[in-house]
Amino acid sequence: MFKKEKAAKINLEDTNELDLFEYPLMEDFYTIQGEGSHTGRPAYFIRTAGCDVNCWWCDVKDSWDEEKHPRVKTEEIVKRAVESGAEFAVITGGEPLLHNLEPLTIRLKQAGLQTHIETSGSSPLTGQLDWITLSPKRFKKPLDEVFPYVDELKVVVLTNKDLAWAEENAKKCPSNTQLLLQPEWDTPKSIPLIVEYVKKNPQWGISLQTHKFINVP
Ligand SMILES: C[S@@+](CC[C@H](N)C(=O)[O-])C[C@H]1O[C@@H](n2cnc3c(N)ncnc32)[C@H](O)[C@@H]1O
Ligand SMILES: Nc1nc2[nH]cc(C(=O)O)c2c(=O)[nH]1
Ligand code: SF4
Ligand SMILES: [Mg+2]
Repeated sequence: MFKKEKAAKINLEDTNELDLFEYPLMEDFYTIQGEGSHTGRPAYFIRTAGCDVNCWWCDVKDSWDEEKHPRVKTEEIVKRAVESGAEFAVITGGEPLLHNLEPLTIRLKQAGLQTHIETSGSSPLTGQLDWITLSPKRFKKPLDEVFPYVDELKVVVLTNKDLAWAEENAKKCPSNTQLLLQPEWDTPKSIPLIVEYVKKNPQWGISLQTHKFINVP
């Protein structure tokens, strides 16, 4: 678990200050985790706005411009997550590490939810994170300081070049990291490539965007 408690300018002992801290929020919703090792488990998704990575195939480009989305207080987000009945929250985006995740993750954990993150790792880690999914992008590479904390490496694959990129990143992760290749949704020709690759390299598995098959958010 990653835990950082040296927040700039926020008094982490002051519950009121944490509750009033705001995030640009595109959406939040209770759904089923569709990707990665926790696929199939119900989870409360918190999608922050703002991303500076600009993957051309990104499936949530509306999240990129944080000015287009309202700022919402931590207490409001946590209240909705708790009311959902979820056991864990997935903080995603956009790129969630553009924001200081300490207030949100501290309050989620105090309310009894586990905290997961989906990140490109291209900005510094913050917050108290029980599960870190790193999806590295060549467009803005992960910071070296992120790798020691990665629980799951999930690389989006379009071509052979992405398999080489996946191996390059896997070398930097702890030995017990779950290694997953995820086909880019609109590139079905990547599927046979991935299938053959994991058969030859069984330390890797496949992650599918299963929520898109069952039509849940
Ligand atoms: C939208 S991103 C947000 C979190 C963070 N910015 C990141 O990239 O990890 C959530 C996950 O969706 C993956 N993803 C985005 N667009 C995709 C696509 N077209 N096909 C497959 N996976 C995609 C990302 O790689 C990431 O693992
Ligand atoms: N159901 C569902 N599972 C997901 N896993 C990662 C997602 C993301 O956009 O970060 C995602 C998402 O958008 N929906
Ligand atoms: S880093 Fe994530 S949110 Fe940003 S463009 Fe890439 S896939 Fe989309
Ligand atoms: Mg998604």
